[in-house]
Amino acid sequence: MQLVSRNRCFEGDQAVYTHGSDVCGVDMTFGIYLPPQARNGSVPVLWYLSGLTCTHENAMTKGGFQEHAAKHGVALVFPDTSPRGEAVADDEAYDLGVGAGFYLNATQDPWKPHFQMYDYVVNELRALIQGAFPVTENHGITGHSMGGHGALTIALRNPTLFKSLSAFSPIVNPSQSDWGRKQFSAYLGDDEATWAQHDASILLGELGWHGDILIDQGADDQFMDLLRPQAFAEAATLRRQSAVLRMQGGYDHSYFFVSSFAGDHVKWHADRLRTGLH
Ligand SMILES: N[C@@H](CCC(=O)N[C@@H](CSC=O)C(=O)NCC(=O)O)C(=O)O
Repeated sequence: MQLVSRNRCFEGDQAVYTHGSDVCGVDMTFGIYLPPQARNGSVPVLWYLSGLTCTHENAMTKGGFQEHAAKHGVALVFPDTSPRGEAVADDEAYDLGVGAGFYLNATQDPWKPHFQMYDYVVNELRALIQGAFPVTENHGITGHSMGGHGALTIALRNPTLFKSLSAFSPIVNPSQSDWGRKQFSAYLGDDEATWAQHDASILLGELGWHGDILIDQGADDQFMDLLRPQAFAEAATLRRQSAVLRMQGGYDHSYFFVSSFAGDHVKWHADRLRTGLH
């Protein structure tokens, strides 16, 4: 693991590292924020998964999470959204290939050799973070848009690894959306039965979640039709799942929206990760 940069931020440290990923078969980059409390002991971790076109950097520089993480004594991890490099397959569209890994393990060529973002986040990077930094085993997860899809699907499938869950304007029903169908067909193939484990609304109906879930959604989101929050609301209702879906009037899909509610989400996770309540 190699340190790329480190900057003091709200009395903690925002660092960026690269490391060789066995799972993705290329070097991967991630950001990690350690709050000041981490100098005196281990702290809980909040994972933030980013959306289409993002790197590890977008949320790290525009999300405004660090001030809240410092206040609540929570570390932040910002993974990349896909493998990158000359060896990695890509598509000219912004929503397939590089920057659009969808947090799944591709089973189809040409994506399969490197697009293994589910295993990368759940297994490889989580183990690396756990072993290399002063963090407890209390991990929460959130994300934005494609990253919200990643946060929801990863947590629902791994309830013992992730103790708290939230999302910002997540893609919640990708198997019925143009932000999902094209990508699942490319990465997973045309057998739609294999898509269900990557659809948060289907997973919620099947598995439920052991705690409560916070979702913030901009009411003026230009991508609302692709996100399909109504599908998750319906699944939560049918499942009688404890969840808070807040339609935030006047907000769009941008990081102006994410940063406006970053503090609420960090507190949501800190309250659950510190007390063990969820
Ligand atoms: N280029 C596309 C949409 C790109 C976009 O809005 N990306 C979002 C995430 S969308 C879902 O995953 C984002 O976070 N962009 C990075 C940023 O810093 O804002 C288009 O313009 O239609």
